[in-house]
Amino acid sequence: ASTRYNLPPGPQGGFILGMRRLLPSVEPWKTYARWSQVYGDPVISFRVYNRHIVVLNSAQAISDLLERKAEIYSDRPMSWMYNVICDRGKAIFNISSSNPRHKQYRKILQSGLGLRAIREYLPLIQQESLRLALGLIQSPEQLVTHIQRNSAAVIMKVAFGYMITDDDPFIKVADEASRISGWATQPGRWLVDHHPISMFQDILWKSPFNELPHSSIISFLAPWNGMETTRPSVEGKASGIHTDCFTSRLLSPDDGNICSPEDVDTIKWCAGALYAGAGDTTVSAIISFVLLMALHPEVQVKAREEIRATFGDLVMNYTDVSSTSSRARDLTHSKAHEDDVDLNQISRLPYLNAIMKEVLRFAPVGNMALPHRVTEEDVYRGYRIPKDASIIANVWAVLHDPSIYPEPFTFSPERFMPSSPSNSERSTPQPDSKQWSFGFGKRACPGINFAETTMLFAMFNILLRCKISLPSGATKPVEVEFTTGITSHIKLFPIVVEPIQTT
Ligand code: HEM
Repeated sequence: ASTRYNLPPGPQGGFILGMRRLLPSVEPWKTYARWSQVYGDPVISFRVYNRHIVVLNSAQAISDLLERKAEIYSDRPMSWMYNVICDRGKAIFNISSSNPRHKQYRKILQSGLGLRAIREYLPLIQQESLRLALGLIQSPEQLVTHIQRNSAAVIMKVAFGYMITDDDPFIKVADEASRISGWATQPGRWLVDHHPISMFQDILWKSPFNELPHSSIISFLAPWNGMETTRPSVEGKASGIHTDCFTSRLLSPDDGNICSPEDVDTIKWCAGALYAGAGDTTVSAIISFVLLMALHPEVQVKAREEIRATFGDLVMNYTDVSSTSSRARDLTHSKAHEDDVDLNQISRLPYLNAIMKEVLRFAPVGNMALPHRVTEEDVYRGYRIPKDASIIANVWAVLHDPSIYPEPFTFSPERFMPSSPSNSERSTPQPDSKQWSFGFGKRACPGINFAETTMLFAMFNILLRCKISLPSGATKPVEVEFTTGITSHIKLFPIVVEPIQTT
């Protein structure tokens, strides 16, 4: 009966290729938002080969479909190239929501990344964030490396009990995995995704293909191979080399149960997801944060005042990375000393939280989240949404919708504070941007609490120790530009980082 309805409006493209050659390669989210204006509807659609793509450009459409109808809108588009040829079909990001493993994965990650688990990681997260701030002071030109190191140090210790070294290959590998994933999953990139029979053509014709599956899988699961903690280890425990971490706890549960090969495989993909999920996302957000602070000294001053007003001189006790490193080394058992700062309090600072929400809004990490797939034909506002269509949530469009966020291109954490001057017309803060930043329905990001905590701690330590500014004598105003990819961040520009005198 739904064939009576038209598809949502949108550009037509060619007879065979559809929009394949007309898809934007730079900041596609902006083009999709523009098409939505041109075609006069927040929901638009187009075709790439034989696949329908539906883009949701409004908050209402996203919550009506991806949240309220999550039962049918939570699958992932099938990618032959990625899932079958690259053997990524079992990865948490790609697995079908109808596969029983999907539920298992999410259960494991929810307990491993839940608030209780995170409380145990706080000393490690604080330690590594302090190291990040000190690194920025020493060599601000290595901004990205310091931030990647911070993310890798925390997640590798949490997931595998592994302490990274300064030039550890794992620092870069997640970035590489994300770059390859972005490239491999671009809509219409591989003919084989749309016509499986053409698999052989792709194999023969696309030269980069030869490198793709190998490097992609290696980076994603790299940490698993060769780690002591990935041995199902009655063995490990007995030998004294056992390290308490996410992986070892699952592989050697306290009840003494032995994992089946199937369980081990499930745990392997979960550990890989921690590494891949955390790899480039928090990194992108913290890069954007540092660059935005260089442009907004007034925000830095206000945030520092909040920190000082809350903690006084107490926070200054954390001056020396080496003095606290032994505690951090044994992260899962360490507790902050009574005379230390209450680490839980860092996550509750209102202005610090407002800055984080504004960074995630102004410079979204995932401008289009990850694509979903609808598993049944549906009708929405008189439009036909065909079974198996790929559904893209245009998160960027929502986070820059002036009816939700007035003056959306202005960076202003105050919009998330109650009754501040810039918020005078609204008595309540603007809606929390996090509800859009971390995805939807049954695929919503399981790392949200972990991501928030790592971001807040990094921001806290950077604001406390570093004064970030533009080089003096810079003549041109900085034009804020963004990278394009599954994850995005503000493109680098020169900054100056000076230590803040603490005495
Ligand atoms: C600022 C940081 C982060 C942002 C903005 C972010 C955002 C997202 C988004 C938009 C999705 C797709 C949701 C959807 O399809 O609707 C996602 C999925 C996912 N994220 Fe995150 N994420 C972040 C950090 C993390 C961290 C730290 C981890 C793990 C430690 C993680 C693990 C995952 C996993 C495993 C998925 C796949 C879920 C599934 O397909 O079922 N993320 N994330």
